[in-house]
Order: sequence, then C-alpha cells, then structure tokens
Amino acid sequence: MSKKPVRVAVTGAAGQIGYALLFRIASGEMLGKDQPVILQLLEIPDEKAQKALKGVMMELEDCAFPLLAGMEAHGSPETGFKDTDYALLVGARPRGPGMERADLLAANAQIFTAQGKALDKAASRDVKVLVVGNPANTNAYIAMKSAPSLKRENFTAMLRLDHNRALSQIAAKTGKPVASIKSLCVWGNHSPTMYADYRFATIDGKSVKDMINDQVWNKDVFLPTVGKRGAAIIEARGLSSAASAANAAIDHMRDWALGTKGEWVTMGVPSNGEYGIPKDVMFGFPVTTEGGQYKIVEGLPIDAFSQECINKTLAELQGEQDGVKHLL
Ligand SMILES: NC(=O)C1=CN([C@@H]2O[C@H](COP(=O)(O)OP(=O)(O)OC[C@H]3O[C@@H](n4cnc5c(N)ncnc54)[C@H](O)[C@@H]3O)[C@@H](O)[C@H]2O)C=CC1
Ligand SMILES: O=C([O-])CC(=O)C(=O)O
Repeated sequence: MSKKPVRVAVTGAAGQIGYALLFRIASGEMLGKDQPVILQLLEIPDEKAQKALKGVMMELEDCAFPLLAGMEAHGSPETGFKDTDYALLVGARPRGPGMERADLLAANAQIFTAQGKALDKAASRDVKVLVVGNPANTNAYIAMKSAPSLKRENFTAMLRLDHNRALSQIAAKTGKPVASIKSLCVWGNHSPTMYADYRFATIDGKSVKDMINDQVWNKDVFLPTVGKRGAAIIEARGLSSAASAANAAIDHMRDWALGTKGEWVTMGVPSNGEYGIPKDVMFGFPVTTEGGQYKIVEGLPIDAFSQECINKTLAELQGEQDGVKHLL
C-alpha cells in the first residue's frame, strides 16, 4: 500500500535556493522514493514574488512527479505552516559582496520570530524544522525560542554545507573518494569561525589526521578555505551559493528522517550542555540519526587547539544571541 503523503513547507520558494530545492523534494530525493509529499510553498505577499512562485509551481506541474500529491501557494506563515511535518526555512535576505552573514541579523531576525510563532500555532506537533536563511544558527535559535509549545530539539540549523565542503577538501587533499571519508564533523556557527574537524575522520579505517599530518595546512589552508567558501562563491558568481545549499538541505533532512546507519553527519542543534556548550545554543555538532531522531556524538576528546576554535565560534554565537535578546 502506498504511504500517506507528508506535508513539506518551504519558505523563499521562488528564490534561488528554492529553485534548486523544490524539484528534488518532489522527486523523492529528500524523504524517499516511496514517500508522497504535499508542498506548502511560502513567499512574501508581494505581487511579483507570488507571480514568480506561480511560475515555479507551473514547472513543478510540468515535471509530472508521481510523488507530488499536492501543492499550495501561501503568502502568510500561519496558513503556509498548517499541519506541516517538515519546514525548510530558506526565505531571507542573502548577503552580497563584502558582507558577513551576521550583517543580516537585523534584516532577518524578525522573519524568524514571526515564523517561529506561526509554527507554534499551526504546524504538526512533531514538525522537523531546518533553518537555511542566514545567519542560520541564530535564526534557528530565534524560531525555537518563538515556538515554546514545540519540542526544542525539532529546530535545527544548516551546517551541512560546511560539512560537505570539508569532505570535498579532504578528498582533494588525500586523493581519496568523498564517499570513503567517515567521521568528519564541523563544530559551531555557520560562519568563518566554524571549526571543521578531521581529527576523528577515517578513510578505509585509517586516520585522516595521520594521512595528512600537516597542522599548518589544517590551520592556514583547510580551515580558511572551508570557512570562507561562501564568500568565495559570492565573489565568483556574484550571487550566494544556491545549488550546493539546496543539496545540503536535502542531505540534512534526508539523514534526519531516514537515518545515517551509525555514520556521523553535522547538524546545528540546540545544545543540552554537551562539550560545555550552554543549553539552547544552536551549535554544529557531530550527530548520528535513527528513527527520525538525532543524537549528539558525545565523549570525544577536545585538545587545546580544538578548544580554542570551539571557544571562538561559541563566543560569536553568544554575541549574536545577545543581539536578538530584545526580540524574544
Ligand atoms: N545555511 C547555509 O548554508 C546557506 C544559507 N543561505 C541563505 O539562504 C537564504 C536564501 O538564499 P537565496 O535563495 O539565495 O535568496 P533569494 O533572495 O534568491 O531568495 C530568497 C527568497 O525568500 C523570499 N522571502 C524573503 N522573506 C520571506 C519571508 N518572510 N517569507 C517567505 N519568503 C520570504 C524572497 O522573496 C525570495 O524569493 C539567504 O539568507 C542566504 O544567505 C544561502 C546559502 C547557504
Ligand atoms: O555565504 C553566504 O552568504 C551563503 C552561505 O551561507 C554559504 O554559501 O555558506
């Protein structure tokens, strides 16, 4: 018997990430090739944006996706999030050349307060929320704090793009396939302070740290390359990453919903105090997932260099949190 459709809300549905994301959700790449979906597409209540959204929906129709069980256009989060099982909060202003993601805080924080409140009122009680819009960690924190009747652990931020970028850099450095790299993680904020950590990573059972054996490369090449990759793409494309961001969103939700079979992935999730990160800080951690739940990988040794990196990204996140206190 075929499965009951699930509801997937996507904000910023007519934006550039939306255009790279919706077709893959509708084709079953996110929730499985046997899972029908109803798309609840949200855009600002502006004639031009709603018209563009209609155009995207016409294209979705023209794909005749067998798993696309329904599609709705919305201009308000209260209707857009009604009964939704999954919410991908993408819609926000992207940064341009010369900006840091934190510069978007003021512009985007109000969006996530309103959307958190709307999720609280309207969404399924088990809704799984992924925040993509920048600054992603703090926006996810705002949404979580604005939705007190929903489970805090169901709010997450996207660190998966940083994780995937780190995987590709390690693959290039070692000359090994991406798929052979296990147990990599990225700690902290989706910003240049994030700490991509390959100390525990292995390839065919061998330590990646020992294979590379070059702390200068780690500090002076690897970490800045991964941390500043978003800016490098803006510089090259004149626009921020969209296809790779959509791909990371698919990876994040797929792994959360369908499980990682013991493999580590990185998710931005509210801390419960793990590794000394204060409760509720939305922090990139290594996780494994099973049965629709994620679990932070605990008990990893943190050396002096790693602690310094973790402290730096934590301080930045706490500064962002302080900056939005008045909204919560
Ligand atoms: N976490 C991550 O790894 C990444 C995050 N991003 C962030 O994703 C966000 C979206 O990026 P793009 O799609 O490239 O931007 P875009 O400007 O192409 O699209 C954003 C869309 O969101 C809509 N929007 C704005 N406010 C909204 C609201 N309150 N409700 C519903 N829709 C709303 C806009 O009308 C627009 O169509 C930006 O904040 C960007 O910085 C981008 C790449 C990676
Ligand atoms: O850099 C940006 O503004 C977009 C983004 O988050 C990324 O590509 O990592």
